[in-house]
This record gives sequence, C-alpha cells and structure tokens, in this order.
Amino acid sequence: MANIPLLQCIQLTKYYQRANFLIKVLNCITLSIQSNEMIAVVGASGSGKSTLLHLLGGLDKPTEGEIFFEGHALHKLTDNERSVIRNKRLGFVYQFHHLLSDFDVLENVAMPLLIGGIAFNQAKSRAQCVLELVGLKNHINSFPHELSGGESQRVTVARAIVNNPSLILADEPTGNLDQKNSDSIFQLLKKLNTYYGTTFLIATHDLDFAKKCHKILMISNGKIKLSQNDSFR
Ligand SMILES: Nc1ncnc2c1ncn2[C@@H]1O[C@H](COP(=O)(O)OP(=O)(O)OP(=O)(O)O)[C@@H](O)[C@H]1O
Repeated sequence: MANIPLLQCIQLTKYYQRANFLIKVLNCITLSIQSNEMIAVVGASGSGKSTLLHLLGGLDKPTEGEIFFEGHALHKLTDNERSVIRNKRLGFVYQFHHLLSDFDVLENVAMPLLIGGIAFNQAKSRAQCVLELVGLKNHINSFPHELSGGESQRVTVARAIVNNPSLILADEPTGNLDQKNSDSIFQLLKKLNTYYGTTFLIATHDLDFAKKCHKILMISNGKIKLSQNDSFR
C-alpha cells in the first residue's frame, strides 16, 4: 500500500493582485511529499518559491486548490486554526532571521514553546537542549546583534525545531552566508533529517545545496517539475 503523504496539494493556483490586474504565480500545481524527504525548491527569482512555501505552510491561502497536511485540509481552516497547526507541527527558517532583538538567544528559541503554553522552566530547558544540538551552547545569553550571520541562522534553525515539527519550510536558509557557513547549515539540516526524520522543503538559489537534497522541485512559469536527484550524496 502506498504511504499517505505528509503534505499534499491538489491543483493549487495562486494569483496576486498587481495594480489593476491579477498575476498568476502558481498554476494548477499537484504535489505529494512523503515523510523524511529533503526537497530543494529551485527556480528563477520571482518564479514563486516563497509563494509555494507560504501556501504549503498555511501562512497564506491559495486562490484555488486544496492542501492537506497530516490529514488537515489547510485550505478549509480559518487563520486561527491554521496558526495552531503551524505552531505545533511546522517550523520555518527564513533568510532574514526575524529574531527578536530585545530577547536573548535562549528566549528567542523558547518563544514558540511559551506561545504554545509550555511552562517557562520546561521551555527553557528544551531550548537549551536544542541550542546544544545546533552548536550554540556558548551563546545562549547572547543577543541577536552579537551573533554572526551563520550563528543567527543556527538560532533560526533551533527555533524552528524546538517544537519537534514534522515539516520544516526553509526560505533561502543560506542566502547570506559564505560557503563554509552554508555547508555547516546544510549539515545541520541533514542531521535533523537523518536522525529525527524531519521533512524539509528548502527554497534555494544555491545549486550545490540543492544537489545534496533527495529531490529537486523546479518552478517555472507557474508549473513545477519534481525529480529525484541523481547527484544526491
Ligand atoms: N503579496 C504579494 N502581492 C503581490 N505580488 C506578490 C506578492 N508576493 C509575491 N508576489 C509576486 O509573486 C511573484 C513570485 O514571488 P515569490 O516571492 O514567490 O518568488 P521567489 O521565487 O521566492 O523569488 P526570489 O527567488 O526572488 O525570492 C513575484 O512576481 C512577486 O512580485
């Protein structure tokens, strides 16, 4: 029997309003993602990578089509219902780190747990474990402005995984990093994929990064092509 996909979208279409007309960014996309996959999303600038991630992560609603995540029909839920699922089951990693500047690293990472109603001490100790996992135990009391680009990105990854999500959507996670930091972020995501079974969908312009993922999803002219990565290592 075929596995039930972790995430599935059926005939997904997205239009945006631009001045007096509508632009169609995604055109009738159908896609299934199984647990444990690590998929790179590639395509030219403006092709719709972020748009796809936002729709699949329930941050925005499609104009047409259906999205199912762990059996939930995201397209039918209210904003509130989607945000509950996002907080519990999904993690997001952005290129621009979106760390809260008035809070230290530990508090930034603990924040999703605190928002989810977890007691402070428990949230803090879980955040501490995750920061050790991403190699930042010496920075738990640093503030975002005291971190390098690579360290900030590790904090973002730590914050994304603190809830133990089944799916992480990463938008240009290595966009502003040098090769060494980019490799190290890839190794970190790969470790989470291998040891914890976390599924990843990663929008990237970095083709070397993409070549190291299990599959590559190419967006062009509103359509997608998902292929097994022959050069997967
Ligand atoms: N909220 C919005 N309103 C109107 N148009 C939008 C909106 N968000 C994105 N777009 C347009 O949709 C298209 C796809 O944008 P998107 O950000 O998804 O592309 P992308 O592939 O992630 O680009 P990049 O690689 O440059 O980050 C672009 O033409 C963009 O201008």
